[in-house]
Amino acid sequence: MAISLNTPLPFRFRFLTQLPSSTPPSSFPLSNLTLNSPALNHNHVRSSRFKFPPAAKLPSINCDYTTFEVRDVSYQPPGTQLKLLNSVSFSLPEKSFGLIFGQSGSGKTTLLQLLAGISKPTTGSIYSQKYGNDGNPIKPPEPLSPERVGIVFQFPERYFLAENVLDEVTFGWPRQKGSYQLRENLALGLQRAINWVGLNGISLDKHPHSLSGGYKRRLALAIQLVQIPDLLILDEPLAGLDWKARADVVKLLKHLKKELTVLVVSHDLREFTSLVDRSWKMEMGGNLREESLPL
Ligand SMILES: Nc1ncnc2c1ncn2[C@@H]1O[C@H](COP(=O)(O)OP(=O)(O)OP(=O)(O)O)[C@@H](O)[C@H]1O
Repeated sequence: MAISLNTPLPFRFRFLTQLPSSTPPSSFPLSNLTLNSPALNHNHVRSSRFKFPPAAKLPSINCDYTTFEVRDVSYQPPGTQLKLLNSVSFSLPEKSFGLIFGQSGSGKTTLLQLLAGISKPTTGSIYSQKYGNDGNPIKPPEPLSPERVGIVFQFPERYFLAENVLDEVTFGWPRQKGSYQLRENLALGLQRAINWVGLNGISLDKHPHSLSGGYKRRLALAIQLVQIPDLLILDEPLAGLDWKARADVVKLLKHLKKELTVLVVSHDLREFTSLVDRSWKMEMGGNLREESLPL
């Protein structure tokens, strides 16, 4: 049996979250979801790219603010004498857009990998710091947890594995039955992410590789947005796209910037000019310094 937009809403929602039949109706506009969808039947987590437990986080509405801080971070890959990052420090306030540019091979991707917890700094620290209205810290610094960082790699579509859009987004979800709260959060997070990136107009049954270049990037973003990340990082988000898709992705990031803290590595400086709040240049040898975009 296929679930479509015509399926009664309570059933569609119950299907995704396996709720008891007494659960009140809820809107969940999934299309073409099938009961045999492998993403919903496996009993194990197939991927680590969706990390748990989720902590549903809504954007703060008080006057306190948080910054993401990188302090004196150096990185030497294990077993080498090579220093790829050399005492890198910078600070990015929440809900702002940071851009790192610089020559190929200077260490930009390496830095993003440290922020996402894929590698560990050899020295230095990466943390978030909460401040009060008066600009003074109101809590001790907290290490930036990799679970709270969303990363979209360069050419993310190369890593798509599933047969349809829905399975691609839910690929790393837990397969065992979770609590009602967990499943509800995931379902609502999925709906929000799909809407945010503008994928709501397309069938979730479509093969990810049949999407246009721009829509593939939207899908890659949606995967990271099911749980709202504290920090969203993107490596060369415009690479390989035509002018129309590039403009669409920039527009989407402009929209996301209102809700999220975004850090981008890119060579495409012109397109991002209107979004950038802070920018840094990575020099060869892994030296980072704050610098305006050279336009
Ligand atoms: N594990 C590693 N061991 C040794 N060298 C590495 C390792 N990882 C990356 N490098 C080297 O470190 C340098 C920095 O790589 P990185 O990918 O971070 O640069 P980049 O600035 O992102 O480049 P691009 O703009 O081309 O993506 C490169 O010379 C790369 O070959």
